[in-house]
Amino acid sequence: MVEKIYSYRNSGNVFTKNPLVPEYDGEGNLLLKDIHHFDQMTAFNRSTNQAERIVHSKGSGCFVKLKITDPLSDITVAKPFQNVGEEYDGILRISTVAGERGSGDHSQLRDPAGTSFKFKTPYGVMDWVFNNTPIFFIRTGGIQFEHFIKSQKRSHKNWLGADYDSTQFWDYLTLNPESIHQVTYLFGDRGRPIYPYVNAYSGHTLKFINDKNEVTYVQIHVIQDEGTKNFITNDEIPMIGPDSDRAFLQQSLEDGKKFTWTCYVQTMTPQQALEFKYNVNDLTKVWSHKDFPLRKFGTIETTGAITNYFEQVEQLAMSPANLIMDGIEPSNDPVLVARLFSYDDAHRFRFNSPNFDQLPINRPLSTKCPYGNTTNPPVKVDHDPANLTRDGYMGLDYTSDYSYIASTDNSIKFASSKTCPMTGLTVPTHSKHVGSKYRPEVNTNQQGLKKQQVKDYETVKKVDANLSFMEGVNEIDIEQATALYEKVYNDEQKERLAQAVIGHASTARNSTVKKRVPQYWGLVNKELGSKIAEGLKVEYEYLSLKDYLESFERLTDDD
Ligand code: HEM
Repeated sequence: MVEKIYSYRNSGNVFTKNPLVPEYDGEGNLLLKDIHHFDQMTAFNRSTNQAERIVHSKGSGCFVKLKITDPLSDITVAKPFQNVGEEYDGILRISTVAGERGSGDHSQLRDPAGTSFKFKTPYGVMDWVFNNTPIFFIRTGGIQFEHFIKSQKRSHKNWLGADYDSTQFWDYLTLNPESIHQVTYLFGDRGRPIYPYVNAYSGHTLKFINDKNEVTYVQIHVIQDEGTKNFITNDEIPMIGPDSDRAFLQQSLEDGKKFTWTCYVQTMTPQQALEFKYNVNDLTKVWSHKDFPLRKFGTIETTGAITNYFEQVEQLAMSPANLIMDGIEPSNDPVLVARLFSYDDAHRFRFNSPNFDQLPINRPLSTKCPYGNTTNPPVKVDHDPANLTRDGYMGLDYTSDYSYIASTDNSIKFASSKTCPMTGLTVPTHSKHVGSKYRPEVNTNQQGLKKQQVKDYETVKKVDANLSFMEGVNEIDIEQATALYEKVYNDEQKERLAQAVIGHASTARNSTVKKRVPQYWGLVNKELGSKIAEGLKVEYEYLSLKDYLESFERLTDDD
């Protein structure tokens, strides 16, 4: 009979050996057979955990629940949105974008807040990988993303961040003026939010499809019920160090506080999208709430603090592709399309395995238990997910018996329905992948087949095909930034924005870049440009957008 268990290995076998005393021979030589000693040292060497996310590395999390209050069944057949009262457990991860895993939270920085949700529904895993701003800096896709992100991170020249050297931060933004709407948002008070007083926006447009094959263009908004709070105007929350936001979130939840959000969609018909002043595929624009009112569909509330950071937050693998399902298609926004590929690719690298989605925090409800139940009380899942990839490092759950599907009807189907011996619940299996049927005639226009079934296809096609914003910048790209500055910000907020820009850009080490900063802000508002020039002690000449774009000089060597 074992009196005290000192140590154990992952095998779960019992050892009574003192874990702090290594095994040694009679002459004091440590022994190769001391498996605990090896375990300890090898685990330590690998305990830097997995690689950091290349962006959004610093994140904090908590558990949440999404409740559908007002179904969207008239605009989509997507299963998670059909039934009033359905609830999905999930996790929220709030992150900074540019900093490393050990860098400061938002109270220390000017950076958007990544606000991503992973919901486990009976119909599969649904991720909302959103930001706290409804717009973004870029709009032509993954091809712009690395340039932009690298300009916001440490300088490759001296490895200093923008606090000490903001040259590349401002060089990139001022040379890409389509960023200006997002930057006007970022240097407003909301640019330094406090967790979890943040909103979350899809930013991108999605295409919802209903049972009549009608398309609705949709953006999702998740609005904090207590309003957003920020470090600038809220001194009741102590923000004192790099982990202040994370500490505040964790402590509040451990103290029993609940945070809540309301979820809405903004919608457009294809005809409205076609006639829209801006382009629904352009991520730098918002849709007016007056013309496209918010329609409520759900609520989110926090359900608890995290209890294991690595397992629950670090190992999360969010993917915009997990929002795409029957009834929800991506729009042709090039940034969204690039993201559909990028995240899973990043995960395969970050986890050094294609099987990251089998980790407990990432996998669908029904694969944790072969009988389809993960929670207590058990959740009834809609179907047994069939994973069609095989093997690889960390592979655990392959829920079908066969690794192939046939291009014609399969004689061998996926595993038949199983009944859980503990609960008696039956999990229907995936039966969709049954291959294709005999095609009586060759249709050379295969590509368009599915789309042509869509109602109002000609209009949808015109909306989807319009990516005219990809080249060049126009006055239309500045006016929402001007409206935000002039009509939304009050005088105090305007003054704070100017001072925030002056403080930030004062570390730019290149005179050409520094001089360009007020000209960039002059595009938003002439007087704002002049004030920023005064603060930066540089000459200022107001330039129209056309003159601004034609004025660029190459960098001088004085940096
Ligand atoms: C072409 C543009 C973009 C690319 C290529 C891109 C790529 C990435 C990558 C590679 C990651 C790290 C994934 C990981 O290792 O887990 C990431 C994280 C993230 N991105 Fe993006 N991103 C883009 C634009 C955006 C936009 C527009 C938003 C918001 C609307 C956004 C929100 C987020 C969030 C919230 C995370 C953190 C997810 C988490 O909590 O784990 N990204 N992005």
